[in-house]
Amino acid sequence: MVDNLKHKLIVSCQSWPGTPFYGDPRMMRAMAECALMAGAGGIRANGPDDIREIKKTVPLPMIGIWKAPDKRGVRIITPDFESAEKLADAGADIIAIDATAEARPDEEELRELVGRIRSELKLAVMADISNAEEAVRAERCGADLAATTMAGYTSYTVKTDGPDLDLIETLVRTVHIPIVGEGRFSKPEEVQEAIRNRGAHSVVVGTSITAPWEIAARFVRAI
Ligand SMILES: CC(=O)N[C@H](C=O)[C@@H](O)[C@H](O)[C@H](O)COP(=O)(O)O
Repeated sequence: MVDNLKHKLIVSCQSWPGTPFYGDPRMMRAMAECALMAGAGGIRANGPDDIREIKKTVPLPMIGIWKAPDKRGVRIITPDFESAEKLADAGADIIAIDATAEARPDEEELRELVGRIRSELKLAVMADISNAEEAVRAERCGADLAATTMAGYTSYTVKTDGPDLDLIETLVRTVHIPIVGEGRFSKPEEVQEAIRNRGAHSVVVGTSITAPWEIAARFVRAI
C-alpha cells in the first residue's frame, strides 16, 4: 500500500465545523471523486463516516485519521487504538496518527499504538511529525512512513510560509522510512520540487484543493 503511493498526489478531503461541507459525508465523497477524476493516487480523510462514504465510489488508497480528544481532552490526530480500529472498520488502508512529542510525550505509548495498529489491524502507520527528532522516534517505534503534517503546528516549530521543503530534505537524509510532504502546499511547482528534488515519496494537499472558502479568500485578499 505504501509503495502504491510512490510519487503520487494524495488529496486530503476534510471538512470543518462552520463550513458548508460539514456534517454531510457525501460532500467529502464528491471531493474525493474529483481527486480521482484528476488522477490523484490517494485520499486522506477524517473520521469513519467520511471514510465509509468515500470508499463507496473511490477505489484509491485511503489514509484515515480521526481528529478527536485524547485522554487529556486535547483534540489530536487519531488519539488511541479504539479510534484507529473504527477507521479500519470504515475502510482505511493506512492509519495516520499524531506522532509529535507534544501530543505523545511517552515513547512507550507511541510504540504500543503503532505496534497494535500494525499487528492487530494489519495496517501501515503514517506518523504525522513536526521535526526530524520526531521522525527518528517514529521510525524507532515501527512507523511505516512519516509525514511533515505537524511542522509549524507544534510550539517548538516554525510555520514556514509554504511547505517546509527543507524539512522534507532533512528527513529523507535522516530516516529510512518514506517521507510524505504535507502542510501548506499551494502550487503544483512545490509538489514537483518536493518529489523531484527533495526526495518526497508523495505529497498530501488539502486546503488548496478541498477548501474553496480559503481558496476564494486568497483571491479576495489579493484585491
Ligand atoms: C495540522 C493539521 O491538523 N493538519 C491536518 C491534518 O490532517 C489538516 O488540517 C490539513 O488540512 C492537512 O494536513 C493538509 O494540509 P494543508 O491543508 O495545509 O494542505
